[in-house]
Amino acid sequence: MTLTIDNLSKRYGDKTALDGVNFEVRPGELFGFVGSNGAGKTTTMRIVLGVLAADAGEVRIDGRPVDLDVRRTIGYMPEERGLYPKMKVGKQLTYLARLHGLSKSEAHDAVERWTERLGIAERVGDTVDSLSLGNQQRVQLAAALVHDPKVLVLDEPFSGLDPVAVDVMSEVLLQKANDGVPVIFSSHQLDLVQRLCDRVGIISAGRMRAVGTVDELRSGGDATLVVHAPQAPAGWAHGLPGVTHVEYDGDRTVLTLAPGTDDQQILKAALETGPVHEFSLRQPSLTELFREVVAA
Ligand SMILES: Nc1ncnc2c1ncn2[C@@H]1O[C@H](COP(=O)(O)OP(=O)(O)OP(=O)(O)O)[C@@H](O)[C@H]1O
Repeated sequence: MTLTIDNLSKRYGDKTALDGVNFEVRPGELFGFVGSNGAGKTTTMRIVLGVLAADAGEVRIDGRPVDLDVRRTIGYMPEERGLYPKMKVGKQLTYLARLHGLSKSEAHDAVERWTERLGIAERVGDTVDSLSLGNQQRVQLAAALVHDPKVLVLDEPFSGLDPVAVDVMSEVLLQKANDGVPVIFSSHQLDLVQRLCDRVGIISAGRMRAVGTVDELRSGGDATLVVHAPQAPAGWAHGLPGVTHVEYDGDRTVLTLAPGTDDQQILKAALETGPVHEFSLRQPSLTELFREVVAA
């Protein structure tokens, strides 16, 4: 299935939360949705689920607008979580599975499978509010998964998890994506997003500023080049094509390169000054890119 977000706009009073947001999440793709606080991630996800109406634009799954029937095929982990605190874990998950149309025995099997997989099988008889926050989050993930969703939409599923829980969550999301499910999740943990996601979308002030694979985004940002050419005179790199900034770190020259700069031209210029002992190009990390994109 493909999830298409087509030109969504949303205002709250005179505040524009979304301003023509477009992107798609493809079958089998793990899509990281990143942006500063208040950028519009939760608003977008709520509109995908149909719990909030857009002022303009449309959400489609495999080309079909999201109506009640389609909505039942989505697994959703809301930011505000929304489990019943006093209900027992097993009962709650079974109830949610039944609500999505599973038979009694299917619901039972699904709850058993997912609580086992997520490491909360021993807690099915406990009430949700007696669990640690991390375990409540695992239950929340189980709630998004018990009905075998065809699309997964998760609002900050990693926030507050310990490293082991992060690994469990990561594995489950990767597994769902491998099964062909489009998975979108929001996160402020950009190292995690960079490591896990096939593609990333960066939203800022209600507009998508960049969408692509991490490599595509990184090659579209400024790169840093460190050159150790000890005999090079000061200023040797000034004015070379694509060099936007030059700094010195002892003997080394640290250059900022515009996207698409031919580094071999720079190597040639460096060699003309004498020996070159180090020449290392570093693409920006997702965190650096994020700062660049959001500041622009
Ligand atoms: N119910 C509401 N009434 C008024 N304004 C709202 C409402 N919900 C969200 N907003 C505003 O809409 C904008 C987008 O908010 P949204 O919650 O979608 O951001 P977000 O990217 O999910 O942020 P965060 O990372 O902090 O969760 C923000 O400026 C927010 O203050």
